[in-house]
Amino acid sequence: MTGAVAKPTIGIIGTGAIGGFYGMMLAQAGYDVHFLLRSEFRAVAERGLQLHSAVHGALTLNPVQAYSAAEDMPPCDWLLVGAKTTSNRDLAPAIVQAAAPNARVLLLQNGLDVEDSLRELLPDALHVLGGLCYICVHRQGPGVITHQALGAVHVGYHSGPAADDPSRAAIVEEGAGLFRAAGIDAQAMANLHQARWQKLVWNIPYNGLSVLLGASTTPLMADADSRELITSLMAEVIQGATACGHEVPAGYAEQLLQVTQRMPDYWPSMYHDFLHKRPLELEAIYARPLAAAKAVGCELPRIEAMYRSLSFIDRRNT
Ligand SMILES: NC(=O)C1=CN([C@@H]2O[C@H](COP(=O)(O)OP(=O)(O)OC[C@H]3O[C@@H](n4cnc5c(N)ncnc54)[C@H](OP(=O)(O)O)[C@@H]3O)[C@@H](O)[C@H]2O)C=CC1
Ligand SMILES: CC(C)(CO)C(=O)C(=O)O
Repeated sequence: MTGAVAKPTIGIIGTGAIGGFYGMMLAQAGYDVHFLLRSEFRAVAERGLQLHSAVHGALTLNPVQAYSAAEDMPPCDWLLVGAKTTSNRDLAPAIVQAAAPNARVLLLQNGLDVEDSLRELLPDALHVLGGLCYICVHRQGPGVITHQALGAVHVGYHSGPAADDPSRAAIVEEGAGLFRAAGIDAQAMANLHQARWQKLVWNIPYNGLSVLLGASTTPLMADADSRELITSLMAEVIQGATACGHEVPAGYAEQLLQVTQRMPDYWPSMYHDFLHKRPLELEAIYARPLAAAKAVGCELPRIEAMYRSLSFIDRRNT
């Protein structure tokens, strides 16, 4: 007996930019990682996954433990959901199928309350967690992922059998620990709601403006009018978060502007969805924060106008 603890088996549900990037990093760190794919299954089964990373260099994973059906996957201790929030309800059967008893299901997604619609379709024994990914990554082609910058993951507990704070905290730490073991900066978040609101301070302005103005971060930051829009939208998100009882650290918006200014030119994931005529994550990123703020008497008129404009575009695009 060596006393060594076996590494958990990890399943990636939705191997796109996020699922592919974090799955590859975990596989490279020695984890047993199984990837569920849909349209790119054949390409990845034949040619593997490739990562072109400005941070980690070029990586190839070949062969890949790739699956086109969850029934073929082994029971996984951790399931990382990397699909868009628009497919969460549809993914429940695959998650149930691939989950080991007491598995931890971590949604690596943007937006507010994205766990709720999935949670009600999952067995009580499964732990559901949320993860906020601070990263610039996109799919360049089937099984080919480009990573431009950053990479940190903030993990928080949503719901499940861990009834008290110490056991929840231990599971969140376990999740953050997976990423750290793979060389990725990860933080445990005491309050998932607060963490989700905080991430929206970036996503609400930039995701939507990239579609509405057809512009990536560098021109959005360079132009006085779009920059004014960004800062006023950020202020509204913070107003909504505060009204809902979530404190955003002082100076946070300014810090995000500086980070964005230093980032390479970046098209947010919503723009890629628009370009490929996929549904936009409007419910998660706009409708739910607006509804939550409205429920406590807080109107967010700029975000509301943005949401209605994006809804119009989305209906005509898909
Ligand atoms: N990209 C980024 O830099 C960041 C993204 N995020 C968030 O991360 C989440 C994921 O985004 P991203 O990785 O960019 O999205 P992608 O579109 O790159 O990836 C989504 C993947 O999920 C797959 N998928 C969807 N439904 C199923 C299904 N039923 N079965 C199997 N696979 C499925 C898609 O397959 P198919 O090709 O068949 O559609 C695709 O491979 C989003 O919530 C986004 O907002 C957060 C921070 C940064
Ligand atoms: C660009 C970045 C890093 C902003 O936090 C991001 O995580 C996103 O696109 O959602």
